[in-house]
Amino acid sequence: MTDEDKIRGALQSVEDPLLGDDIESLGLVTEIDIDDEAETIDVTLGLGAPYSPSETSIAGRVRDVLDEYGYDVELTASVDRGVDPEETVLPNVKNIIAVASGKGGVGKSTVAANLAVGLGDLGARVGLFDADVYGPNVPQMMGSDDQPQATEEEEIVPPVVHDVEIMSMEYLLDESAPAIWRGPMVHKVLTQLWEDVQWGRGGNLDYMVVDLPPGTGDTQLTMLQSIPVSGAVIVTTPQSVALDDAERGMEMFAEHETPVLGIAENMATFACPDCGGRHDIFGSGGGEEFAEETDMPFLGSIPLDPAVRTADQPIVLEDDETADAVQAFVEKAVDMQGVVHRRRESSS
Ligand SMILES: Nc1ncnc2c1ncn2[C@@H]1O[C@H](COP(=O)(O)OP(=O)(O)OP(=O)(O)O)[C@@H](O)[C@H]1O
Repeated sequence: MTDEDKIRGALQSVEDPLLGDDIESLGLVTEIDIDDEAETIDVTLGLGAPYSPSETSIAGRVRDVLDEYGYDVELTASVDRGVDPEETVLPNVKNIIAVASGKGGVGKSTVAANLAVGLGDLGARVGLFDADVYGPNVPQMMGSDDQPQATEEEEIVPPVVHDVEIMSMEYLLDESAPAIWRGPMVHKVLTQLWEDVQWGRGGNLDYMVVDLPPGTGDTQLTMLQSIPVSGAVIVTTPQSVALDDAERGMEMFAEHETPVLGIAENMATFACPDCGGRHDIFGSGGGEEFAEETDMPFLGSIPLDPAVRTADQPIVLEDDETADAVQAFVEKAVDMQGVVHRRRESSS
């Protein structure tokens, strides 16, 4: 015989590694269902970022603790995402992570593509949406010429590259359309892309990574208004100009009440392919200082490495120091998405 109080007591030994308290005290053990006859314990946890290192570790610890009861343990993760499934355009997508930058050319698309592939590598089901109307380049970055297919029911099936489902404005935009026409097209094209695409191969997606157009104009706002973004990553480079732009990006998300997961610094240290050395051309620590000043998590620094552009696949899949830096960024970003969900759950 066992009872709920005993289990709740035992779960007080499971710490949330990022929130600094145990999961029971944080209110993250939302439901416990014990069946003594069938010898099963079903536990619902307030976790929202599948495959994030912290949530994987919490679930593992919960299993360890419950193991001693000798019952079959079933864990379910469920959080209030603050969106009504009836009303959202993407009911089958658990998290939408937008990747933004204050200005162009800082490596936003590169970071978005690697974030998507890195999340897939952790085990998640991932989609990558290239919403950069002004320079859609995600298919090329992912090394894919595949085009979307259509089903008999006239649904669009996205190509799958490195286990990530991708959709891009590139598939729909008339390349000869002047850039000035593209902004107004966004809303229409976006709505169609969300609604008519068969994401998740008919099931769910754990993450949709959205590569936003650079800057903080109307197009970006339209995008934020039409999809429930669960977290934003801001990409910057170490130069102070880029940092000013990043600040504007943060203001845009704040105005829209979109949680910012943190700041990623790209092209910081130069990884020299000839001498194998690492050089801080623009100085070091700029992104981290900026994150500190603005009270944002620092998600990591990605070196300026020619291999990022020349490798046959997104760099995160390679086996070198730059790939490790990118993977560390992916893990930190998804951990922060988990923090956003667990904080909300804990305070509700
Ligand atoms: N860490 C890096 N090391 C080396 N090259 C990089 C790195 N990050 C990005 N690049 C290269 O820089 C160029 C610009 O990157 P990317 O297209 O990702 O930028 P962006 O911010 O999305 O630009 P835009 O949105 O203006 O099109 C690409 O050729 C890309 O391969």
